[in-house]
Amino acid sequence: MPDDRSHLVVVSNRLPVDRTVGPDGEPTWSQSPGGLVTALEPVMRSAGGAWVGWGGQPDLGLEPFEHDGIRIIPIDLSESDIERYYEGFSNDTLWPLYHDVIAPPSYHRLWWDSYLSVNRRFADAAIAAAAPDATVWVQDYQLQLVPRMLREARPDLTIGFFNHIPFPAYGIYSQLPWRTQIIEGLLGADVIGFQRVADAGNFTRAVRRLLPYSTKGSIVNVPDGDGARQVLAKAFPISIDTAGFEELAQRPEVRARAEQIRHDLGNPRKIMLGVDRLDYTKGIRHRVKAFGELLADGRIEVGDVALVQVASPSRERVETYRQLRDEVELTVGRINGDYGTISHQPISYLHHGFPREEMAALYLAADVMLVTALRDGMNLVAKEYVAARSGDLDGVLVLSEFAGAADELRTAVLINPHDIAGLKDAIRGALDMPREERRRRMRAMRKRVRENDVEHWSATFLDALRRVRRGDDLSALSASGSRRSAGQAPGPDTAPPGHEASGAHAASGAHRGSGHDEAAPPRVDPGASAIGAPR
Ligand SMILES: Nc1ncnc2c1ncn2[C@@H]1O[C@H](COP(=O)(O)OP(=O)(O)O[C@H]2O[C@H](CO)[C@@H](O)[C@H](O)[C@H]2O)[C@@H](O)[C@H]1O
Ligand SMILES: O=P(O)(O)OC[C@H](O)CO
Repeated sequence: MPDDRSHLVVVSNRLPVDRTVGPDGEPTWSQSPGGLVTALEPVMRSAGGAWVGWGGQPDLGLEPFEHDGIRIIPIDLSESDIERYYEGFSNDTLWPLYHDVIAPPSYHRLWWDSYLSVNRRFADAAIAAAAPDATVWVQDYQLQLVPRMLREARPDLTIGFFNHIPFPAYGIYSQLPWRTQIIEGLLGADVIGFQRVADAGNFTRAVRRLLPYSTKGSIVNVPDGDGARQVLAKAFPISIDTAGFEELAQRPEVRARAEQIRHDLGNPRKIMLGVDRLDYTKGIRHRVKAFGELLADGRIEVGDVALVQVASPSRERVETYRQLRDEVELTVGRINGDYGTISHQPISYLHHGFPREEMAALYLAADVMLVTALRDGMNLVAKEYVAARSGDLDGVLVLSEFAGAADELRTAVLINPHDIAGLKDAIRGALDMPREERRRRMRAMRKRVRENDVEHWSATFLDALRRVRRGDDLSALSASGSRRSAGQAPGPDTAPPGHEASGAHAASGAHRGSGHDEAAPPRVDPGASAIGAPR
């Protein structure tokens, strides 16, 4: 019997393909938009790779199938799994906790039980799909228990994990009733990747607080039989398919569409753009509030400046997301009602997903891109904007210092979204920025996004896994920086106070309890909305 097991298995909550049912009732699959699959597709194809994930709908009952040279292994989730594992523990416990409790996390034992059992299901599927000595790469916060489950069942595997969202300071992380189990789950991996140096530092600090393991720089020494194995916990900042996005933005039809968008908006002198999943981490309300105040103050005029806010639907059954949608739509409606004219709406609000071509046209049409996240692992929108503007070297990126992208895009206009007065001044400054300064800033960002594209990200991560498999001493990797950090401008790590990386640190290994001394102050404002509305 032929062995159809794979030498490279990727495990992520969602599959890299989307299912649509045609008018004839027949389902078809198409590649999901997004950099991860683009980056991994060639290596997956050449390795005869397999991808384990959920098909996005309950109880699909699908058998594994082949799509574009990748073996797709669907995981079934029931309605109850979706409610408890996905909407509950992943997106109402871990998501707010890991984003600095911008919204209060909910802790429910039933949700944890479901997280455990669904993680087990993903792990079992990966175990069955992996050839002897294969590499398994697990993605993101929904599956943090999978690395240990894999190691226990299959010590022959080389295991990677990448966390796409922040890893919080210990004082926040320590709220989690299952904090030790999660750390132990992650330490099943050989390489644990984070977006920022600060996230990796927060993780190793949590290890030292919770477990009697020593760490040195990015290396955690995990007891293994009579000895110890080294786990590398390090920043691998993710990026985009830069060349693909640049090419898209050069297409004549995309450029024509950008012109059409400007025309349809009434040819305002300046267009500002926000593009986000409708998520409370993205700072949409802060941005809209600043814009509304600039109108009220007479510092911008309707018809002269327009704001386009694209907010794609997300996690719509989770209460904090419903509440956010109501708040954003109420505020947008009020601003348009107060300042709109028959011919001009100050804010064009679009609650849909768009094809990549339309996204590129929007980026080309926007004079100022507003990324005002309160906390974001990376923020790919910021990088897409830079790639789209690499041809004309125009446009101004206003970027939150709380987004991982701020570590790399140092010549963006960096802002603190909590400081509404500062944000207003930054927006006004961006609108008035001279052409030469726009070019200078954009050129530096283009260099960074070209050097550090998603292909570089995946190659660097997979190379680290290869070195583990070869048995290399990981200390060299621990010390080496990515191209990004090697060339990074001097200055703070951009981790805001309370989120700094620890740098090299050797711990004695004693269990240190659960002190809260390194916590950032929680951002919940009990006097305001439950999800921390700006005042
Ligand atoms: N209306 C719309 N129509 C079509 N496409 C749309 C859209 N709105 C957004 N998108 C696309 O969706 C992607 C969003 O990526 P982000 O990095 O901004 O956030 P997200 O929180 O989903 O990702 C998580 O993973 C990424 C990758 O690791 C991290 O950068 C991030 O911090 C973490 O929260 C971008 O490629 C963007 O173009
Ligand atoms: O729509 P979700 O819940 O799968 O989340 C998408 C985000 O990119 C998760 O990092």
